[in-house]
Amino acid sequence: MDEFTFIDQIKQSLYKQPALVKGIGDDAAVFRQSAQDIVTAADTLVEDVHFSRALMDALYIGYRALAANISDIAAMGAAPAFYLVSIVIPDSCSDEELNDIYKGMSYAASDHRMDLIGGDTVSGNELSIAITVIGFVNRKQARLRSAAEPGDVLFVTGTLGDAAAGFHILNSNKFYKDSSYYMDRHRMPQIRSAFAKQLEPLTRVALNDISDGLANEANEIAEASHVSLTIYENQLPVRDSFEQFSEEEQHKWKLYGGEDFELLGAVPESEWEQLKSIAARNSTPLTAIGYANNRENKDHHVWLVDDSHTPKRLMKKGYTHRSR
Ligand SMILES: Nc1ncnc2c1ncn2[C@@H]1O[C@H](COP(=O)(O)OP(=O)(O)OP(=O)(O)O)[C@@H](O)[C@H]1O
Ligand SMILES: Cc1ncc(C[n+]2csc(CCOP(=O)(O)O)c2C)c(N)n1
Ligand SMILES: [Mg+2]
Ligand SMILES: [Mg+2]
Ligand SMILES: [Mg+2]
Repeated sequence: MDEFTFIDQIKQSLYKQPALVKGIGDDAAVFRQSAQDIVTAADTLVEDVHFSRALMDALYIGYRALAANISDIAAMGAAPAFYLVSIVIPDSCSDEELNDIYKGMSYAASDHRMDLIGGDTVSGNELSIAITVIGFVNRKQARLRSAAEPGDVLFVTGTLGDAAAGFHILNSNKFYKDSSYYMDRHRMPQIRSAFAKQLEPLTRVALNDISDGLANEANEIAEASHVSLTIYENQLPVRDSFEQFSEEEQHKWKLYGGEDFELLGAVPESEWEQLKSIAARNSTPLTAIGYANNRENKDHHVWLVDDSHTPKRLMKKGYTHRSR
């Protein structure tokens, strides 16, 4: 299939977003927005770094690629609206696989009412999917990592370590309980977009999505907000069947696994009850895992309290590119 036939094929016949003026089909897309702030992010997924075609069908690859991007928009408290996809296609990728990647993305897009408004198609040696996402948030309401303050309650949505467990299961031929749940958490992450958008009434919330693991993301909040954080290891939410994995695996996956795309945040203690009711309305599991320390603690570190009750530093460690 040539480039032009392909573009015609992936082009939406109907667009959902009222802000769109021109979608696919010209030199660039146009949208108009005057009332809200525009939020944009980009993430690239590369074969054998972020996914393996041997382990995962093309539909999942597409779904996951867009989901990872939507997660950054959710982590800003914004509503996703548009996406652009630049894809590098190797000869080994069939037309059917390519269509399935786009189909997977369109499933994630319909879950979040998003329109595909552009991109680029290039032949190359390695399958690589670079996505740009655009969303909207009420003026000055973007939820920054730098918003945490001493005394805040630290929370996470959902359960931790599931995606890493799923990736482990996909790579193994052993029997595991609940395996399709874990594999789906890796292949089709469900983004907490509706929940994030409904945090609008809160006066202040620091948010970060967990793409690189709790340890990394918590350190990012600590550094950006100039606070130190305390996390209780025994309060970290995990799936019941998570106990089937070794202690070492559990520890590693829930703290450093990443790709759960859950939200980590900090809110004033006075707004914790309100946050709980927003989560309940959205059927979003919510757990308090610690707090932002008082100002006397002048470092900007993250402290992990385990059963020995002695805080140990939780280092900014996880999946980091170029340092392996
Ligand atoms: N190559 C780059 N050029 C310009 N800005 C970049 C580049 N890589 C990252 N950034 C910027 O650095 C900041 C942090 O990006 P980072 O990719 O670490 O966050 P993230 O997308 O939330 O995490 P992850 O990629 O693990 O999902 C963002 O503002 C991002 O736009
Ligand atoms: C084939 C394969 N190998 C390893 C992993 C694990 N992995 C890749 S990137 C990443 C963190 C986020 O990256 P980024 O910072 O680019 O968003 C993790 C945990 C995977 N998913 N697939
Ligand atoms: Mg990124
Ligand atoms: Mg992020
Ligand atoms: Mg990201």
